[in-house]
Amino acid sequence: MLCNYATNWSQNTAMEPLIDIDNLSYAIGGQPILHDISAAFEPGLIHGIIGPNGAGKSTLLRNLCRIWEPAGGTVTLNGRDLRHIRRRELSQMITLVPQESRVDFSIRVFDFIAMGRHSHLGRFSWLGYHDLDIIEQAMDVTGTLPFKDRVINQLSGGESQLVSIARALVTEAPIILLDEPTSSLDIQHKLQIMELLTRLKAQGKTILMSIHDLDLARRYCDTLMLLESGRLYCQAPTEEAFQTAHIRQVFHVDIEESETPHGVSLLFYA
Ligand SMILES: Nc1ncnc2c1ncn2[C@@H]1O[C@H](COP(=O)(O)OP(=O)(O)OP(=O)(O)O)[C@@H](O)[C@H]1O
Repeated sequence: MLCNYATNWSQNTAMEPLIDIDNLSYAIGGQPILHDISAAFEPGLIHGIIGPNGAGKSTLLRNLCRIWEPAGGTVTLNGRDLRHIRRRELSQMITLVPQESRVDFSIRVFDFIAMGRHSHLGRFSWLGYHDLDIIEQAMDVTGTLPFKDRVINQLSGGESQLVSIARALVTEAPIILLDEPTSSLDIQHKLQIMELLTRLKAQGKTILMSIHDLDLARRYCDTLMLLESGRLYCQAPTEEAFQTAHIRQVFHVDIEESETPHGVSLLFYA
């Protein structure tokens, strides 16, 4: 079932979509995973993608940066068909922080993050002062400076997640896709990353992220896309999308909201 604003809410807003998905479908080994998804993402906002395990959130993100090629439909970035953008240019436009951020090979954290500058370097050129500045800033805002000389496959899951985010930042891509960026993080780091994403939004970045934590999604995302079994259930501004009926339909749980005497809103699930 599709809720009302699934296809037309963004057409009623002032901004032009930066990412436009038209009838996107994707299959693995003949098995359909995404079904005719149409959606639009406006620039300079945080867009959350929520849905149960297996709903297709990671698959959608991989289709948006051409790690996987759609079986049908089109994705456009600023009106340009994704298939017609060269890989090198695409990697300067859009970057993905994957869900599994552990790395199997042994490489120094600094060198791994520096690999994010690759698309900005000439074939035989090495990092210049400007690149080093960007890398240092990315490590600073993600809190990864203290382990820059450690070997990456010896980091904890949460530390690796922060390193992956730093690597995405050094690409300077205006569109950042994140696949459950807070899943391995403790509560302090979760909040730090969400605040960092909010600052990046203020600098003009467009952020799309899949997220399981509905409380964080509601607090930090400007729009929410609800996926259910590979289909779009709803895409709308967060306060419209985050309704009891929609959450019940997609997650099969009831939510209740309560406010503490200090004005903090809490969610309860039943
Ligand atoms: N490489 C693969 N081969 C076969 N099926 C796959 C593969 N990758 C994903 N799938 C299937 O595609 C569907 C969507 O998976 P996807 O990882 O996109 O879901 P998700 O919403 O991100 O899930 P989660 O919240 O658990 O991370 C699932 O049914 C999954 O089993």
